[in-house]
Amino acid sequence: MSGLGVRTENLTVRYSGVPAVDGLDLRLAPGKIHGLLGRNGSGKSTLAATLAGFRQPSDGRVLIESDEYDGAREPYEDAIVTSRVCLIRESGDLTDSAPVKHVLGLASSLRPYWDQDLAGELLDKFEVPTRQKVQKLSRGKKSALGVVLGIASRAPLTIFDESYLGMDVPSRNLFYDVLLADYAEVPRTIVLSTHLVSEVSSLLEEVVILDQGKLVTQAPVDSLRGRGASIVGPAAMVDELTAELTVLAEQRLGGTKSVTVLGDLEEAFLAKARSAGLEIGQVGLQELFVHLTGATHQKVSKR
Ligand SMILES: Nc1ncnc2c1ncn2[C@@H]1O[C@H](COP(=O)(O)OP(=O)(O)OP(=O)(O)O)[C@@H](O)[C@H]1O
Repeated sequence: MSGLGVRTENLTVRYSGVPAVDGLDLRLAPGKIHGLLGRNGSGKSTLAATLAGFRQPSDGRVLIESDEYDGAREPYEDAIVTSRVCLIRESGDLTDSAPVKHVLGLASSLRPYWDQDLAGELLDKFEVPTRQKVQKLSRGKKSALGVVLGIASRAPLTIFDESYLGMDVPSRNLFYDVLLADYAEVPRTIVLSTHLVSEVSSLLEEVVILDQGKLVTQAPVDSLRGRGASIVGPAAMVDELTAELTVLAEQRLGGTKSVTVLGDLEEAFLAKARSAGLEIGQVGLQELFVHLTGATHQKVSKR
């Protein structure tokens, strides 16, 4: 199993006529970890629910591709596809009055690739009490239960829709570690929907960035990082060399300045900067995300 591929064609989802997802043409390659990034209200949850077949497109379509069923199928009301797609949402979608172990039993009966031993191991790691009713779990433990269900389902397409936000930082770090370890063992298509870009950036291979329901960009993380650079060195020299560039952010400490710039930097520029003793580094995904989704329009300057 290497995971399901996803394609959307002009995908549009409206609520009372207002588009939450607006004409998306996407392609998620199978077997990779994709980040679905966007600010609050950008349409991430709506897209995630539509990819998982929980919601019907208003226009356009979603196609889930697999060698297993030889072609592409639309997920909405398709039991074959939906048994292979696991969506974990922060709301949990769990039966509150049932004990945790009952929820696990249900998952094992619905999920064709379910791994019971893995589920037990992960519940121990996240310290989720299995005899307790779901409604009595703390928010963090409920999130952890969702994460355990998502990983142990080993679904060929697994989507975590901000499902780990209720967890504290050590638990979220544990989630990233166990997800990566299990993905290395059983590669599949994973989508992490989040606005905690800096936390997940090291996990991601590809990112989709949404803004107001529209696609801002879809690209491999490395190529996105190549769209900018950080430049550090003596302030006067940094100012001189970056005068014509779009500056996303800058910081000054004494005579040293660090700026983050956008755009492909030419070899001649890089050579000049290095010979002037400036340090050139990669730009953080978080900074690019903030810029691409327009959150810092005031901060961006073209000097
Ligand atoms: N059930 C609904 N009924 C009406 N409007 C909705 C519904 N669900 C979402 N919306 C609207 O659709 C838009 C996209 O919302 P969505 O929840 O998909 O975004 P999101 O990126 O997941 O946001 P967040 O990060 O805040 O969870 C928002 O304007 C939201 O108000």
